[in-house]
Amino acid sequence: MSAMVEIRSVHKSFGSAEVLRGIDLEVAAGEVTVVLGPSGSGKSTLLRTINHLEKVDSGWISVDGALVGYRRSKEKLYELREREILKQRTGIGFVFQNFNLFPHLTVLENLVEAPIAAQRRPRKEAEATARRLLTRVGLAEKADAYPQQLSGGQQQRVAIARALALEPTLLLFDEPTSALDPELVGEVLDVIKDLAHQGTTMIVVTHEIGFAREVADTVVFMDGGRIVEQGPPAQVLDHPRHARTRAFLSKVL
Ligand SMILES: Nc1ncnc2c1ncn2[C@@H]1O[C@H](COP(=O)(O)OP(=O)(O)OP(=O)(O)O)[C@@H](O)[C@H]1O
Repeated sequence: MSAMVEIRSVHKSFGSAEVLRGIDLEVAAGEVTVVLGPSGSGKSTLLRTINHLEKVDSGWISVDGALVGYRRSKEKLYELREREILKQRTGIGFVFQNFNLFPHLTVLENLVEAPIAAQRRPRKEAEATARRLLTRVGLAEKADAYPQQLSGGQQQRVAIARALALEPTLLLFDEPTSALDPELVGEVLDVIKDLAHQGTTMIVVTHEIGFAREVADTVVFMDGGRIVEQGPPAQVLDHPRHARTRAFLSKVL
C-alpha cells in the first residue's frame, strides 16, 4: 500500500528547545500507527505538524500526496497557500484529549457546524450525516443534548463523530482517553477500534498498550524528539530492541 502520510527529516524547535529532531515516518493508507512515549517526547507536536497546527522548521510531510512544510534555508522547498492549508485540514480529523466541543451548541449542532461552514454542505444533508454518525457512535438519542449534559466518554464519542463529519481521509488522536475516568475508557476505545477495522488511516497517541497491541499495524516509540524504535506491535511491545523502550514499557505495562 502506498504511503498516505510520509514524514521526512522533520525538525521543530520552540525557542532553544528542539522538540522534534529528525522524524521519519510512513503510514500506509488504511493502517493504524500508535505513538507511545514519555511526557514531553514530542508526540503532540508531531500530530500538530501533520495538521498544520504547527509549522515544521525543516523537513517535509506529505498527506495523501500533498506536501506540507519547507526547509529553513533560503532554498525554500514548498510553502502552502492559506487556502490549500484549509483544504488539507478539512481532510484530517483531529480528536483531542479534552474533547473540545462547543459548549453553547447541541451535539447535533457541534457536528454540522464545520461541514456547513467549511464544506458548504446544505444543512439538511449535514444533519442527516450527523445523525448517521451519532448512531454509529451509539449516541443517536443525544442529538439535542448539550455537551455538559453528557459523560466524558459520551463527549469524546461526539468529538469522534464530529471529526468524521468532514469525511476525513486521515484521523489523528491525541491521547483520546487520558482525560476520562477509567470506566469510560473502554467505550471510546471501542469506537476507535471500530473505525480502525473499517480501514480508516489513523495515527493515535495513547498510553493504552492493550489498544496498541490489538489495533496497531505499527507501534512507534518516541523519546527526546526522536523515533527510537518502530515496528509491528509484537516486536516493539514484546521484544523491544532499545533500553529506553524497555524502560518506558516497564512503567506503563
Ligand atoms: N507551543 C509551544 N511552545 C513552547 N514549547 C512547547 C510548545 N508546545 C510544546 N512545547 C514543548 O515541547 C515539548 C514536547 O511537547 P509535546 O506536547 O509534543 O510532548 P508530548 O510527548 O505530547 O507530551 P505529553 O505526553 O505530556 O502530552 C515539551 O517540552 C513542551 O513543553
